[in-house]
Amino acid sequence: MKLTIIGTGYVGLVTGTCFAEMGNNVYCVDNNLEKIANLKNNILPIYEPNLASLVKSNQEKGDLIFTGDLKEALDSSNVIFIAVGTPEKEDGSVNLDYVYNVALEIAEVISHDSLIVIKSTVPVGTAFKVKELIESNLDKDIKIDIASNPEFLKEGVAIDDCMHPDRVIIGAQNDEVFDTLKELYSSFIVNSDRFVLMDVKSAEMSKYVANALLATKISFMNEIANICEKVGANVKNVRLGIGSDKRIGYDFIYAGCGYGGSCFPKDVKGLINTAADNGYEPKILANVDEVNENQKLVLVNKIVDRFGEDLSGLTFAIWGLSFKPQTDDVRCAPSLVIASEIIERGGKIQAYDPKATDNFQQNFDSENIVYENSKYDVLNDADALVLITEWKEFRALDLDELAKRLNQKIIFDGRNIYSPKIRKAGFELYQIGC
Ligand SMILES: NC(=O)C1=CN([C@@H]2O[C@H](COP(=O)(O)OP(=O)(O)OC[C@H]3O[C@@H](n4cnc5c(N)ncnc54)[C@H](O)[C@@H]3O)[C@@H](O)[C@H]2O)C=CC1
Ligand SMILES: O=C(O)[C@H]1O[C@H](OP(=O)(O)OP(=O)(O)OC[C@H]2O[C@@H](n3ccc(=O)[nH]c3=O)[C@H](O)[C@@H]2O)[C@H](O)[C@@H](O)[C@@H]1O
Repeated sequence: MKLTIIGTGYVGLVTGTCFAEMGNNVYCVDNNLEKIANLKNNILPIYEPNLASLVKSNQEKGDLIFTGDLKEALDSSNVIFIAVGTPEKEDGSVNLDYVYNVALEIAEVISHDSLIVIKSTVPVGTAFKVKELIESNLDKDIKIDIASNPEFLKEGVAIDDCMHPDRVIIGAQNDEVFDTLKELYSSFIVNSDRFVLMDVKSAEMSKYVANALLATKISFMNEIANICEKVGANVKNVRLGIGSDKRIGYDFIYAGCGYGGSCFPKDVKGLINTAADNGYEPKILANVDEVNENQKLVLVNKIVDRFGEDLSGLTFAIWGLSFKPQTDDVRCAPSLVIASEIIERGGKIQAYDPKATDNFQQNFDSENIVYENSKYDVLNDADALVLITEWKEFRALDLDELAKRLNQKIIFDGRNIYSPKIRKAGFELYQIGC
């Protein structure tokens, strides 16, 4: 098939590349021309495992074309995906400016009947507004079909999620559209049960509900972790105890120092906002967000309990700045809150992340933080190690190296990855809910 993906960020670049890998001819369009120029030279704007080699090979075979020229792309495509950002506004509502601007740009240059597919996460009703906006700005007689096809990939494992989706949700208004999108996705999906076909509004809603439910599971478990601490139970054991019930499952009930990322925080607030706009005040969702904001402070509270409110004269080694392992994304990362709280109390920070240091530096302005290129260098003369993101390279601890480099044998483990046995080697270990 001949496709255009508008927006070459985490979602657009990954899905466009995966479609090209399956033999489709894909134009990836972005209005950030520097990004496009770099991509043409196989320089990627993001770190995502295995993506670089796929981009290179698909450009070489001519199936993946990066361009800033929307007309060139649309002239050669029948199916157009919109995958631009839908960030949070200050009041928590969803900023749809990028989506609506794309709709106007499409209306200006489109030259033949096309299917427009909304892949960005958008509030219920947005797809129909996009269709209206395009149609009302067209000066030619062109048929526009609209579909909602939300994306469920996770950063860090995005290629795998895209190539082997649990399900593909398609919201559309006629069989022709369902058939076109089913044909497109059939190269990823061997089992037809994985297609979930529905009306457009329900598809848009499903995306928010999936993210809100996953966020709810995490906040629920973080709340339980905080209760576990009060009563002397261990949340890791509790997870095993409840996860074995198939109705509950083991996934997304890991307690920690809060969820981050570009989607859970904004999508929970986006859904709250949509509900409010329609005269409903959600109670559970509001607390999911509040629990998460407080959870980002749990490690800081433990640091203060151990060292006192005034952290001046102390240095903290941070391992992990990205919002989760295997990505360079720091959007809404707990590390941003934890680092700023430590510095506000007079502490200094030495930080290391395998991939996210540059992005973190661009989002965090302080003279009291230095960045190192190795997980061991940050430990030198630090008073404690603070583990925020559980990259694999942090899992196996070299206790001798830690003891040699740290001033004090103290570890704050924000993801509960270390064994309490390290206490036998004289380390103080603080975890979440254990
Ligand atoms: N990041 C993720 O893991 C996931 C994101 N989503 C959703 O997908 C959407 C996109 O998210 P990301 O890829 O993370 O965003 P992003 O911010 O990484 O990328 C968006 C891209 O769109 C481009 N853009 C903006 N306006 C444009 C225009 N008029 N013409 C051409 N390009 C334009 C930007 O330059 C940028 O490269 C959002 O709605 C998000 O909620 C859904 C599932 C996963
Ligand atoms: O809409 C989106 O953008 C995407 O949002 C999430 O994906 P992502 O944000 O990439 O990463 P997750 O693996 O879901 O992790 C999100 C956050 O939750 C935290 N988390 C996750 C699981 C858990 O048990 N506990 C926990 O604290 C992670 O550390 C991370 O900060 C969803 O998992 C994807 O399905 C969805 O497509």
